[in-house]
Amino acid sequence: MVHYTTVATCTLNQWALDFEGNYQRIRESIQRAKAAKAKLRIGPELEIPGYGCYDHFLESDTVQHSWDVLSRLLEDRTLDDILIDTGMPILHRNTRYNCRVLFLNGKIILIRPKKYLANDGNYREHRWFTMWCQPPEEFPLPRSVSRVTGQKTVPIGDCLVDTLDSCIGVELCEELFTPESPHIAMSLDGAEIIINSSGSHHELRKLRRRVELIREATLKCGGIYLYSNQRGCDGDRLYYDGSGMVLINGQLLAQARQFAIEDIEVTTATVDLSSVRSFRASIMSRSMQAARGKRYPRVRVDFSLSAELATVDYLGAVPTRQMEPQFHTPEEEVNLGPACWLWDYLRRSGQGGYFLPLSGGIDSCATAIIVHSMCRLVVDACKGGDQQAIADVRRCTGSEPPGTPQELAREIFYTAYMGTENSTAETRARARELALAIGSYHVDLRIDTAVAAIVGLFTLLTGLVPQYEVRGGSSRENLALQNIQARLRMLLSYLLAALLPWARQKPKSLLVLASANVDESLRGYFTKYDCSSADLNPIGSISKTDLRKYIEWAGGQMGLPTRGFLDATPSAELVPHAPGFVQTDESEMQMTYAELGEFGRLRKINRCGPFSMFVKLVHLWHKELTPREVGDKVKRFFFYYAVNRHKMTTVTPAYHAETYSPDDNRFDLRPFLYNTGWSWQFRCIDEAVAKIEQISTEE
Ligand SMILES: Nc1ncnc2c1ncn2[C@@H]1O[C@H](COP(=O)(O)OP(=O)(O)OC[C@H]2O[C@@H]([n+]3cccc(C(=O)O)c3)[C@H](O)[C@@H]2O)[C@@H](O)[C@H]1O
Ligand SMILES: Nc1ncnc2c1ncn2[C@@H]1O[C@H](COP(=O)(O)OP(=O)(O)OP(=O)(O)O)[C@@H](O)[C@H]1O
Ligand SMILES: NC(=O)CC[C@H](N)C(=O)O
Repeated sequence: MVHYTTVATCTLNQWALDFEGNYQRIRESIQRAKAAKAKLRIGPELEIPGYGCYDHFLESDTVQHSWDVLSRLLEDRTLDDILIDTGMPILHRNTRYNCRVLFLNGKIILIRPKKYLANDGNYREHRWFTMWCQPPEEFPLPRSVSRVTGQKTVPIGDCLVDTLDSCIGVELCEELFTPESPHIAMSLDGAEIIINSSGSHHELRKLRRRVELIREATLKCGGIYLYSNQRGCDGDRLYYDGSGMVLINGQLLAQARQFAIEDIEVTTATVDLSSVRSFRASIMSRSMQAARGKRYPRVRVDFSLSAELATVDYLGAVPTRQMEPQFHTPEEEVNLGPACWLWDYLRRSGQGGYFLPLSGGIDSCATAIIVHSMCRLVVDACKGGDQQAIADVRRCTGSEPPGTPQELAREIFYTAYMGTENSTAETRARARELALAIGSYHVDLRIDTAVAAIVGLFTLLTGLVPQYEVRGGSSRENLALQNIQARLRMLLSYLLAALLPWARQKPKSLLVLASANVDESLRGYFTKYDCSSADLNPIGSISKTDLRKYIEWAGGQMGLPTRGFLDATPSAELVPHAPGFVQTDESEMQMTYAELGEFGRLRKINRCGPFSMFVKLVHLWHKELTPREVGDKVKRFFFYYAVNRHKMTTVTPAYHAETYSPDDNRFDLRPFLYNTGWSWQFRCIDEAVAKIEQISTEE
């Protein structure tokens, strides 16, 4: 026996508080699901207002406008004959919940509030929502909605939905990640289809975890699992990475793309409900648990997801075949995630393109390649007939979409090499060669006159002429002279971003890109308010090591000239060359990028303070370093980290890609006035070193 039904999971590029656009995308996705003959459609978490509204969730307007959008969907009879699941905030008895609303043929069937809220890392749902912990009750509808549906009240709570032929359970994003996930009890009580709507943002390698969790869930419990996620930048540092899925009994049937320019993607699969029954009933241990399991309250709807047996079109209905999950390599993720985020930001900001100070070093090289990747995606989308992308390009450039990424870059991507007397011909040539390969509008200028003017002003004021250390100056003079060059580049970047398009008679100005990476941010090895200060930074949560791997990959995959960048020793090129002296990042930082990567991971991911970091590294590095050397390195790291933490409070908003991100504004909340002596903590390290040394001399 077969009971085929087609189900649809929708991946939407929602934008926080864009009720008009969000409504249009939801409606269009339902229409497309219907056109694919789906009987059940799900969409992302809080898709009506957009997931990333943050404190706007506290405003009654957000709840009110969400009801308005829902009413428009409910009164639209072209959306009949498909069971629809959507998401919005709802105020019940003066308490706000993050809810799913299930409706069919203009009537609300169930409001299912989230039970376990996401509250770690970037998530702060507890700030705006309360977890649902009551048995189901009646929810009195606002009068404006009542007038549309003819219902006075609807059920609110944790219920299953019984159709005439199956049973649906709702699990809400974080609930899947918890040890006591609702899908277990729901499936033991006969929920054959579990629907999960998510607002889940991208982190490198995170998709594997989602797939594992869902596969494990349906492998153990049996059943159909429908997962939906938002996709795109909805107004913040996060990129929601789609990947809607349909699984049955541990097998993946369909998967939406993780990264794409497209605003709407509807992924459908035709599943056989009877294969869930047969799978479950064949596992006797499961059946025993099911027989004595929890009984859920149910709401019943007079609707079938599948055709009656007698009317099944055996040849017409084709069940979807199993497929392998599609995963990108981390390098591909770096290439695609920030690129899509940059495109959303650009088209939504209404600006004319991006400006990047291109130094000939690894970080700005990686940033430029990400913009190139964005151009590739946009050109491909336009060629594929994506009307939204075509309209966005027209709005951004004032002309028709060009045929190659380089042609598009010529319109929307500007790069500048800003050399001084301390720059080298090598970095200058590398910047020019890369710009040529990706097609950016590149300018090459010397800023020595501007540097001399600023120093001259200081001399006029004080009568003193500061000197570089290699020319006999103090370290304070040396630092100040470097910082003038770095900060001037920032000033000039904003000037060029505002006026270069004007000089080319282009209609709009540019957004300025920064390219500081995680390691230099953690160590504070950059000048506050230099080119690290900009409008956006696509690589701010990625480490130098990962960026090196990325540009190596990009060189091979996209044929870009990155070899020279990889072979060069990173240097700020801010001080004059002198016999026997070369300025290099690692010697100035007094630690290597590899060590910084280790410190960064231990500090954030392993939640280590100075002492526990020392204890971990004594073991990890015991082959290369003595305990005393490890202690010194850890102390040096924490000293510089603490001295420079204030720089993270003003750091440019960066794409969140990694769990070791030091972003002070949303993700890594820390003080920025530290006692940099860490006297108690460092004493513990010193005592431990002394103890270890004593033991080893005794042995
Ligand atoms: N707790 C605190 N809260 C708020 N502000 C604090 C502060 N402590 C110092 N400050 C202030 O911070 C400012 C000092 O910071 P800043 O002006 O950035 O200067 P600073 O950190 O002293 O120097 C810049 C650092 O970046 C390195 N650098 C320079 C240029 C390029 C590169 C590269 O990436 O290759 C690296 C350079 O070697 C040096 O280590 C001062 O105004 C100071 O008063
Ligand atoms: N000569 C230059 N021309 C243009 N921009 C520059 C130049 N030197 C530095 N910058 C800008 O300032 C930023 C910080 O400079 P810094 O010397 O610290 O480089 P970095 O952080 O090692 O990055 P990169 O690897 O891109 O050189 C660079 O990423 C770049 O955007
Ligand atoms: N919105 C949510 O509940 C998301 C939480 C979940 N841990 C995730 O990262 O995907």
